[in-house]
Amino acid sequence: MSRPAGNPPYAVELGAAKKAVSLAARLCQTVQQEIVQSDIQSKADKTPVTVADYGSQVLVSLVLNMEVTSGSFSMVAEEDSEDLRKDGADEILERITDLVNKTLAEDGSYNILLSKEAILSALDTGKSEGGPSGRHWVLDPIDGTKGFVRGGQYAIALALLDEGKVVLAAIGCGAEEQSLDGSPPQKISVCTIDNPVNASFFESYEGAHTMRDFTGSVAEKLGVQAPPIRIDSQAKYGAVARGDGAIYWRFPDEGYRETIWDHAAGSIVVTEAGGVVKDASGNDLDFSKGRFLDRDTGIIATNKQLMPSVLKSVQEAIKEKKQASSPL
Ligand SMILES: Nc1ncnc2c1ncn2[C@@H]1O[C@H](COP(=O)(O)O)[C@@H](OP(=O)(O)O)[C@H]1O
Ligand SMILES: [Mg+2]
Ligand SMILES: [Mg+2]
Ligand SMILES: [Mg+2]
Repeated sequence: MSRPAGNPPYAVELGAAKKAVSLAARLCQTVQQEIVQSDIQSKADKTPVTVADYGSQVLVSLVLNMEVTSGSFSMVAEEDSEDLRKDGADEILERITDLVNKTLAEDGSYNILLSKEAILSALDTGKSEGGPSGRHWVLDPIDGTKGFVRGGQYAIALALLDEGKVVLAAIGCGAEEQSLDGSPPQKISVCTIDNPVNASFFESYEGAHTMRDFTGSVAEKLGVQAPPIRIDSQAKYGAVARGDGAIYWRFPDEGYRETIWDHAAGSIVVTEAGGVVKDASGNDLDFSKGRFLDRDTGIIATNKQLMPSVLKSVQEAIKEKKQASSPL
């Protein structure tokens, strides 16, 4: 959980965000334990989506709408109802509806039973375009769906944008257990390592999500000794924020467009823990441009001491890559 100090306090919104993520996490845990092939679908872009991605998005939308009653509601979220409205999708919609209603009944906070139509419209509350003005929730209902399906790491990542800036976030991580309610919140901080030789780095578990030959050459330039730690989802941001490792970097293939829900929550958790998040040119990430993130090649999260040398090595590696690929 993360919130900058000072005004405005966003107390109601933070409470709602924690509650929404906790409830969604419960649904995800249930599904992951007993996942079957029919729970997993393929989207138009060939990436996977599961009943838990949909169920999580419905629950988060519902809780935020119930708990935050002032102002209008806007949410930029990854999933929508399109595929569930197609012929042959009735069975999976039924399964999502049951999962959501069961999770709500077990929690007991809200005495409601959702119809299939209500599930579809709750999903579509996430279709907002976001942008630079007003408040927008940003949700990745399951970040790291591939990890989730594999029985590995995933995260539920929720953030609030206000006037184009991320002001609070709640991330629920799947593979490590940590109490969301009950135990008092603990302040976390990034590590204090200042020599890259002693730094370790996180990157995607999925080889297709980051260019490993490129990150390998950056690591070599920096003199990093430790092997990469490869995990799914924004848990990587969480791990850097807790000082479990020094750097998280991400260099997708050219042409891949990053979405804001993949980074909004994670990046504020790192900056609140004293770290910094930049693109490869050293610019801050800009969440005010709609559903996609406006950024130069790559994203780097680390502490303030290491960022200058990481950026220098990244820029050198980019230059070498360009030289190697340009015709003589
Ligand atoms: N070719 C690609 N390159 C980079 N990222 C990709 C990608 N295809 C999918 N992704 C994104 O990578 C996210 C997972 O991040 P990570 O690699 O850090 O685990 C996915 O989030 P979802 O699982 O929410 O779809 C998806 O948005
Ligand atoms: Mg994601
Ligand atoms: Mg997702
Ligand atoms: Mg996805």
